Amino acid sequence: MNAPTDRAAPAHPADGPEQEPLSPRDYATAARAELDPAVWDYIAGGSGDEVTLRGERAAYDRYRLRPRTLVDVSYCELGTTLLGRPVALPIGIAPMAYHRLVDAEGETATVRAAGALDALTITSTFASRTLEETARAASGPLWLQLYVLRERKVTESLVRRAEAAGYRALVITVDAPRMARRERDLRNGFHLPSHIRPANLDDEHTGGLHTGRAGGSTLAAHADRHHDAAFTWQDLAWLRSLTGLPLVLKGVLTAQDARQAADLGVEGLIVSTHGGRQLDGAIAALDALPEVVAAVPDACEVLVDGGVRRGTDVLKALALGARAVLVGRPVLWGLAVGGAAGAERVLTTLRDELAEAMALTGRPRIDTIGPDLLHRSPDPAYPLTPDDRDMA
Ligand SMILES: Cc1cc2nc3c(=O)[nH]c(=O)nc-3n(C[C@H](O)[C@H](O)[C@H](O)COP(=O)(O)O)c2cc1C
Ligand SMILES: CC(C)CC(=O)C(=O)O
Repeated sequence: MNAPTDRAAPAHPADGPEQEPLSPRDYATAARAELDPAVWDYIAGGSGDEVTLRGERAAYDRYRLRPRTLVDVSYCELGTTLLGRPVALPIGIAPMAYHRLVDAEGETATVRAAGALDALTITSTFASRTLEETARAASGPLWLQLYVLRERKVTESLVRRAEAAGYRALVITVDAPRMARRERDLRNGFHLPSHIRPANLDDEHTGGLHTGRAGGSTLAAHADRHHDAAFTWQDLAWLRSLTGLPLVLKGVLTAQDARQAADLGVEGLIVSTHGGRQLDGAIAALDALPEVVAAVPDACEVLVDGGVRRGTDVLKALALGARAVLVGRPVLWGLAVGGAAGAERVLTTLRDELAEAMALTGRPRIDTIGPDLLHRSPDPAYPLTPDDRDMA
């Protein structure tokens, strides 16, 4: 037996910055220490009382796993396809605005991180790098998220640029006809620093984002000016006729909307509450997932996002019928702490945890993961820690 050494037990990562973060939550702790508190709040926060924000995590914790044993799990295959294209893992990056708030390089660093794992990236309309710059830095699959703006010619031009730059799908966000009240941002008078702008839009559409005032968020004011709150299913048909790229709707939470989308030929859905940032009180995305999956034909692929922080969360979402999950905030935490390498470490951790969870539940391939894996516990979700308030 080895003699005990006099080395101290490793400190909890939260105890000192010198400790390498292990989990996405460790990255949250380290990112929080690095970031301007108003930027932290913009990223971490939700709308209203943040009921849905907390609910996203609680939904995962209510499910427990029913492992099978004595299965050959010496190799677990994580690969799958998304819209017909192979990806190495069922974990992608959710669209998020302004990555340069946390890293000087921004979206091009994020997409390099995803490329290292051959994972999907969805880049935001409100990216702080142009969609062309991001495409040039990408080696994995890339989709563009679109906010439909009042001026249709701006949307049309973004569609054409996405086609020319090699994007493989358009993700239309449908849960934000206006931006919900996010009280952290209102209190902080949140605004963009002068060196960051929505790089995909011209000057005519970027005014007013940089001068803050207490009690207001310039992002919310900007969204009110430019998001088209009159966009409807009829207009979606217009978008459908505009491009041959596959369309994916993000922010669908009901079977009715899912069916209507599939009837219009939409190829994919992202079940999402926008990470608890839009309708407060909305059902958790994980809880809406089964009804959405049941409502659409297999050809319409269903993804889910919100609150995915562990490999076992990915497993639970796949067991409820998701083709893949998207991860938002953890990627920004990794980016804030270590740039592209930090974001890559966060994704790698989630991938490795998923492989471990598949091995320990006796599910060596994605197609062996089904609802029999889950037990919905009658217990309440575990008590939330203060960090869980920020979905860390
Ligand atoms: C800082 C931030 C910015 C976001 N910006 C966008 C956006 O531009 N477009 C969009 O469709 N969703 C946006 N979202 C929502 C994410 O795509 C995603 O739905 C959510 O973050 C997933 O939850 P998670 O952060 O718990 O993983 C944003 C989320 C955050 C945290
Ligand atoms: C600029 C915002 C509209 C981006 C967004 O969707 C968000 O902050 O949740």
